Amino acid sequence: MTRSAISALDVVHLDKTFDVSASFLNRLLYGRKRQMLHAVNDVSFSVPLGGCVSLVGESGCGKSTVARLVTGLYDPTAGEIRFAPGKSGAPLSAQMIFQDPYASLNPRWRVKNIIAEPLRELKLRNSEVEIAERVAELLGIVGLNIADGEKFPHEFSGGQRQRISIARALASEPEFLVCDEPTSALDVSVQAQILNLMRRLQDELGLTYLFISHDLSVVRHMSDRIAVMYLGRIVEEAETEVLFADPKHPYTRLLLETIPDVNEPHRDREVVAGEVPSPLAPPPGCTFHTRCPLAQAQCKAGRPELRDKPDGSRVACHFA
Ligand SMILES: Nc1ncnc2c1ncn2[C@@H]1O[C@H](COP(=O)(O)OP(=O)(O)OP(=O)(O)O)[C@@H](O)[C@H]1O
Repeated sequence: MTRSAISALDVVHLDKTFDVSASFLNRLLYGRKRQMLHAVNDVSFSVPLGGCVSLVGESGCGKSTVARLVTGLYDPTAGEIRFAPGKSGAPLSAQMIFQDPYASLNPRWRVKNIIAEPLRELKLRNSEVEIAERVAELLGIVGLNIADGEKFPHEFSGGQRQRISIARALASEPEFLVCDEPTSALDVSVQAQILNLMRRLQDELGLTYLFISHDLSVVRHMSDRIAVMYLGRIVEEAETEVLFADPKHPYTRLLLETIPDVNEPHRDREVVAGEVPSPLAPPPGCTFHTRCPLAQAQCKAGRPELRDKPDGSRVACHFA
């Protein structure tokens, strides 16, 4: 993994609110109020060029919304997303890899045409011969063969379909990939193969990754740094080794306790206690206090700021 002090991406005080109000008519007839959902709340982080930063948290914490903001699928409500210049001098552009490769691959197209589409759209190759050569090359890069190009997506397993999605993402020659739960629909053994492929591609092609997952064990071996999100905010961010060796936020500790133990795979691990509160009515103070084993009166009264720690981590907890 090439690590660099230069940022490929700086996300600064990013905010995204969604208007989830009832329709105008329902508001008029039934007096329903306007409701705004604060999905991403003052999120800042950087991704080093050639590195991998992961966003981790339970469903609904806002990690996919950050991914969609970074790839331009959503516009931010506030804050900035700054990409460094890429090899061409223009700002890096991000390509997204999704959780469900089947939903993101056109079922009626042969694989060779799915992978060729960005080459044609972006005019990256001049002739059909060059396009066919590049498609064959991309199939090889992700561990498929030329004959696979003649097949349709339904003829492949989930892991192979994710390889096709990766080949298509690579066709547009991105330098930055945003990977939203790319392995969570796959069996554990296949997950490892796809993660190994992604690490190899990162090294060979000098890619930079923003990785999204609900599972700390999935991102552990991919990430230089990990940011843990809870109800739209980063609650802890640290170098991967520091986060695993010395987790400081009680929420991070609870997430780590839910990782299956390889030595005792059949022992049930505790799930994080309690339900995530509704993001429409987040608790006052520290939004984690309703589930936190260490919560005191102070946690209900005031929200802890995300503070820098001497080991380079950032933590938002009154008692960290
Ligand atoms: N387009 C939208 N309109 C309204 N609310 C949305 C929209 N997209 C996301 N949300 C809400 O924003 C919050 C964060 O959602 P987001 O999908 O980013 O979380 P997540 O951590 O990625 O969860 P998951 O893993 O389930 O996708 C959730 O409460 C979700 O319901």
